[in-house]
Amino acid sequence: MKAVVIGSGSWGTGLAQVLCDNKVDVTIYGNCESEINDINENHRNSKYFGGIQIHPDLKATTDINVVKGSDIVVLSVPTIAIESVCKQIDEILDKKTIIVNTSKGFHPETFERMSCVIRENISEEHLSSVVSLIGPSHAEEVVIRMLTTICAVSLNEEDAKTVQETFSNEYLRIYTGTDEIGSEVGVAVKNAIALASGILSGLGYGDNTRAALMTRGLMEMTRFGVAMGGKKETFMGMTGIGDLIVTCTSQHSRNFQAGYEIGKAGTAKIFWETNTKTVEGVRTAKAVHEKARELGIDMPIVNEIYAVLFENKNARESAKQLMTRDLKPEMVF
Ligand SMILES: NC(=O)c1ccc[n+]([C@@H]2O[C@H](COP(=O)([O-])OP(=O)(O)OC[C@H]3O[C@@H](n4cnc5c(N)ncnc54)[C@H](O)[C@@H]3O)[C@@H](O)[C@H]2O)c1
Ligand SMILES: O=P(O)(O)OC[C@H](O)CO
Repeated sequence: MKAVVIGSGSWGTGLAQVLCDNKVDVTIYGNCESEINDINENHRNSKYFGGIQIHPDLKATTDINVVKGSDIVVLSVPTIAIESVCKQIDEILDKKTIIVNTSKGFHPETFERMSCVIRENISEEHLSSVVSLIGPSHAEEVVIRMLTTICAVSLNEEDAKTVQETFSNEYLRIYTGTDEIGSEVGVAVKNAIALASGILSGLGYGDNTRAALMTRGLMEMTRFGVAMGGKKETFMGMTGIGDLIVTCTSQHSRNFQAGYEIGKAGTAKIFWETNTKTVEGVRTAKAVHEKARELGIDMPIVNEIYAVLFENKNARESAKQLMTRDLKPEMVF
């Protein structure tokens, strides 16, 4: 089994180390020379993990030709880079390969899910199938081998099983699933809700507020995902409530952290001026806000996040708006 992980950031490094622990022949490809050198020479990826030592056998390269002959290629780059990375590797792949998607979000212009973007940009003769390996998993914890569970979701159950077997070990338990739509929508939309969780904490609100946000946020996620064609029960699992919990409550979450800074500042102005991190919920909030409007789906939380991020609305005003909007005899979902 030969595997290549594309992306030398936090999640790429975390997953590559899992494969290394599992004695899979794995190499990280990255376009950032300092990260590649740090991995090869110091057995660290200090930009993301500080002084933590990673597996000494983990190797990395800036040569994209490494994907040649791979059985599995794992994509661990931000959603905005998925399309171009697929085009790049499709020219080099030389056999049917399982492409493992780990990115959480939608195509910025077409609103397509990541598995669709991958299928459109990897030719049939190079693609066995797309398997999304997604769920509640902060790289900062996986890299120090904390117990974690995620899901291998695919329309191709055999490939999902291969991914399950390849990545599973004593600290990483992998379930399989077939609801591609529900799973991919869940892990994307939870990032927008996590931004709101951070905003509310930054504003000084407490546990009651977070419980309210997560409960109502889960309903919005579910309502939206079901309208997109996903199954309601998927939102009760790892790629729904599971990922929502970990992202809304963890200091590791970049979406939560970004929201927290916005809440503290009162508006998103400083965030826009200073952010350099991968905060997927920002683009997702915009995409979901627009899609929900087009489809006539009620998404009050996402709409307020959109207003704070893109219309410079005051965050406290947004929270007030959510608390005082008309009460309707609402459906649960
Ligand atoms: N970090 C986590 O804990 C975690 C967990 C689950 C899922 N994810 C998802 O994984 C995806 C990647 O996130 P991350 O946390 O690793 O981001 P990151 O910011 O830590 O790292 C991104 C990496 O991708 C590289 N990159 C960007 N464009 C590239 C390109 N065209 N070719 C090659 N490399 C490129 C960057 O140089 C960087 O090394 C996101 O969609 C995120 O939601 C992250
Ligand atoms: O750091 P975040 O907010 O991108 O969250 C990382 C993962 O998606 C958590 O499952």
